[in-house]
Amino acid sequence: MEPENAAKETALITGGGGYFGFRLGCALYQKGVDVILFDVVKPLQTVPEGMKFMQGDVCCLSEVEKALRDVICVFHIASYGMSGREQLNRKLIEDVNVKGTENVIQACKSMGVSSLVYTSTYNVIFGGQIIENGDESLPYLPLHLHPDHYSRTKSLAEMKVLEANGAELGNGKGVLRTCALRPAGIYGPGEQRHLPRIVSYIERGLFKFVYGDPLSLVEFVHVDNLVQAHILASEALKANKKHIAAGQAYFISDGRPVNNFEFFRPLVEGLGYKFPTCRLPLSLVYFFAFLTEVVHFLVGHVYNFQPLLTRTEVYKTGVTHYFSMEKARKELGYEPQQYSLNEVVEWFRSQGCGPKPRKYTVMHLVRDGGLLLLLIAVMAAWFPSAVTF
Ligand SMILES: NC(=O)c1ccc[n+]([C@@H]2O[C@H](COP(=O)([O-])OP(=O)(O)OC[C@H]3O[C@@H](n4cnc5c(N)ncnc54)[C@H](O)[C@@H]3O)[C@@H](O)[C@H]2O)c1
Repeated sequence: MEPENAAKETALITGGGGYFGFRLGCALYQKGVDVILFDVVKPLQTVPEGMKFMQGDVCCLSEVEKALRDVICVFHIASYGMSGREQLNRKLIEDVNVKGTENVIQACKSMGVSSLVYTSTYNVIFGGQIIENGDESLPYLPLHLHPDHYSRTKSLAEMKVLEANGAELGNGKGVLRTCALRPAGIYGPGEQRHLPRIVSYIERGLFKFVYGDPLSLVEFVHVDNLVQAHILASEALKANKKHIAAGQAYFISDGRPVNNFEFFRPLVEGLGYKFPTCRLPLSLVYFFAFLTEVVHFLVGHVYNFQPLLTRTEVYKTGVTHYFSMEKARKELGYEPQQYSLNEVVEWFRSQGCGPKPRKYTVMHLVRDGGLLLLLIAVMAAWFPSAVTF
């Protein structure tokens, strides 16, 4: 985005009420861009004066078209079904991620929007197989191999966005240029999706074990590095950057592969808790997640509980997969900054998190006993298949 060139540009962010979308909106606004946050729900934070929030649904074409009047660039971030119980709502996942993306593309064409940056995910390539220093030449994971519908639909949406590159704009003013960024797991202060869930498990005493190979490596991306990448990508769709990003996908992370649990150690210890020493086999935890999903499938419509872990979450956290940042560095000029989890720890402390004096009650005894029995039952069911395997 280059607002300094004469007239101010307007960017619209679908999912602008969410964690990353809001942060991107604020950064763009500080650069002098007019920003519209488009979302079904209002942001948790107060929208700064000058920035506009528009309530709307990407599943409704007319609402998207109405919002895109006079917009130059769309950052399509809205999505559904990434984690927890949301992962199990197939219909909504498909509506938002696939139909919603088709609507955004269609609206960009009909309303003459020239740039579309799509926020994709590592998961369009990764489906539980080991990937070390992979790059963008890797093929998409075949759709039927995705164990979760979110990743499958994000993959479909990314393909549609990249296929739309070069499409004629309805107003006869050139063509649509598109690109996709594939972030690793997002973290930062105030993140709402993964970190509060992890902290709640820590606080409720449920974070009692880690799993998988201690040498397995995954990646994360600090929210502000991802903001930087999106702004650079929108610039790289322009003529003065020879549209270098047009039709392209880029992996985006902090560029520092790390063991998933070691990444969170500063958070656990920084909040004053003990880091678990018990390590379980990945296949056992995967089997447990599978059983949880089966139970959710059977009773979810009556009791929509939050599964402790889903299968996708197990391999995302326990199986090595990390990618080269070379293409993003070379073509976008992306240079990730180094961040620590200190600001995240401070944020949770400011919310009152940390150990509190608690009595060990009968309820705790019942819960811990129940968990132990459950673990024994899962191990008993898992052990024969693991031995056979
Ligand atoms: N959080 C991660 O670790 C991670 C990792 C890789 C990729 N991503 C991708 O990054 C993006 C942002 O992630 P986030 O963590 O900020 O998610 P988020 O859930 O905070 O934001 C998504 C936003 O989309 C909005 N939304 C959902 N359905 C909508 C609809 N029908 N119409 C309009 N808005 C709708 C939600 O209300 C929410 O505000 C998503 O596209 C996600 O797939 C996230």
